[in-house]
Amino acid sequence: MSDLDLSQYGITDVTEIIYNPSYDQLFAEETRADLQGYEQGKLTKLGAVSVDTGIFTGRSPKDKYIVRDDTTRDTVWWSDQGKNDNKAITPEVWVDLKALVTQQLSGKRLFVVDTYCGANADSRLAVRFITEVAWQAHFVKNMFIRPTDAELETYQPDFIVMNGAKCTNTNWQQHGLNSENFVAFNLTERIQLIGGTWYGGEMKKGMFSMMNYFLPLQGIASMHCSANVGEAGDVAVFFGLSGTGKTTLSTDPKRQLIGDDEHGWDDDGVFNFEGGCYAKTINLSEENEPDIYQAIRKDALLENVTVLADGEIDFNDGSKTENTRVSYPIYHIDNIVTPVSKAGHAKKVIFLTADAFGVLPPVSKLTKEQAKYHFLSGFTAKLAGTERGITEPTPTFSSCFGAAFLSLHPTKYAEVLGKRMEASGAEAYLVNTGWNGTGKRISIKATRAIIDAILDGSIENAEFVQLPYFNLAMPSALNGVDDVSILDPRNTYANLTDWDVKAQDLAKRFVDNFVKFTDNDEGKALVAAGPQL
Ligand SMILES: Nc1ncnc2c1ncn2[C@@H]1O[C@H](COP(=O)(O)OP(=O)(O)OP(=O)(O)O)[C@@H](O)[C@H]1O
Ligand SMILES: O=C([O-])CC(=O)C(=O)O
Ligand SMILES: [Mn+2]
Repeated sequence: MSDLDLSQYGITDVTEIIYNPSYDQLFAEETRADLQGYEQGKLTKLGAVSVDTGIFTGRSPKDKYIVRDDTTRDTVWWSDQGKNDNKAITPEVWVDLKALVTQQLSGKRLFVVDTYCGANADSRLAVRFITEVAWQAHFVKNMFIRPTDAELETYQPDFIVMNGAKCTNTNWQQHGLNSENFVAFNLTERIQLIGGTWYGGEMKKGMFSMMNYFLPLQGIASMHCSANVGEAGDVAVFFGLSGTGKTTLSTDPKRQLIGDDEHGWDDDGVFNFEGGCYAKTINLSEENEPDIYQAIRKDALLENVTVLADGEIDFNDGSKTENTRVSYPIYHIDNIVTPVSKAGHAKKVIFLTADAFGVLPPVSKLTKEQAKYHFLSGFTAKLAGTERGITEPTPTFSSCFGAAFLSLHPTKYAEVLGKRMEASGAEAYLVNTGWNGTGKRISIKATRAIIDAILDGSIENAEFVQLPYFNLAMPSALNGVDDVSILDPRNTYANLTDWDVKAQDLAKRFVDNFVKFTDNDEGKALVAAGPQL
């Protein structure tokens, strides 16, 4: 593909194109001795290269924009129609941003990486990434689906991502934008532009937002969830906002991994959008997370971890960010679905919430109506690091457990998911991986035992008690949960009144938040499934 012509995108005078570099080429490029600053990668003792992502060590949702035009005007859930990050820009501002990025990339030596987003040929996006930074090319090669040689022969991109991380928009105030940094989408041209931020997650979550636009309009659920499948073909999906445990809990040696973060659900079943995983590494240990630890080897790419002079990694050091990460191709995990990351219809739907208030039980079984209510509410906490400016657990209602990535109104996702769950007879559970009355986070060991009990069905044999205000059905005992008293959060408080005060406060927050969904009959009907004061 050396004859690839980037002038069709406005990028001219390119000195060289490194097209679909191999891992060995990427290694050589990102560790070149003449690279400066954030471009320079370091080889670590584990064999993976480590980079610093720059000023941005997480996504920057306030710098996200979508062109409002005939394509998007009546489909996108705009920020002036509810609290969300889909800020509109005009086609005129887009032209200026595109000129900045194409100018930045013109006259350069560029990496072009052709990928797919989505494992199913009939709904995938062929996404072409253009960047001048070698490790950014490495990141997208890890995270997206790598086409086969045969696929590359007929490859035609559906979407272009032009990463101009090194340029900023000095005219941002005249443009009425948030800052000199920008992450902008044009659904008519099918292009994403990036300026100012080097963070790779903008490309990953950018294309997720695009899948979230295109798929529900075709009746396919598009979900911020991880997914795995048991020996009997039983598929489970784990929804959750960043840091709530999607990657940790879906990486389960007893089950084949489908994917750790973004999935679709169509007439055939659940399928991955990605070709890799993006795991948090803060406080990572070989003992607690053996599968993720061993995935950190040659071809994996570490971000913002502390590397000592001898190449040793200090995973406990969060001084650059709490959001230290590693990306790796999915085949770095042993037990995965192959050759295509897809399986059948989900029978278990798990909503992971990290409750920073310590009010919700570690697990409860949801009724159909409660599942809809909690999916729309998306109560959880934003954990430190993944978004700019978030430094401690901050309670939030993030619709569909991924509001930052929703391009359409939340009810659209609820409607499609509801239909898929109905058709497969899926059961739903709310799992709190956050805090309880002890002031500590519920242990991973307890959460893993809870997940096991959900997935092997043994939870169904438990006796259930109802939690006041929330009317959540909590099991009184589960196999593998040594201290069953934690299953009722009230037991973790020295003083029951303390739970009660917090519970009433949280119940009220749910009620207040849900008002925005009650402008139609369906929404009104769901209120009864939510917390009651
Ligand atoms: N009870 C628990 N269950 C799950 N994870 C826990 C628990 N307690 C602490 N943790 C920690 O919380 C973090 C969960 O992060 P994980 O990467 O699994 O989240 P994620 O949902 O995949 O986030 P992202 O969308 O950002 O990738 C890990 O660092 C894990 O060690
Ligand atoms: O993409 C990821 O895995 C991290 C994430 O959820 C986010 O950026 O919020
Ligand atoms: Mn994850």
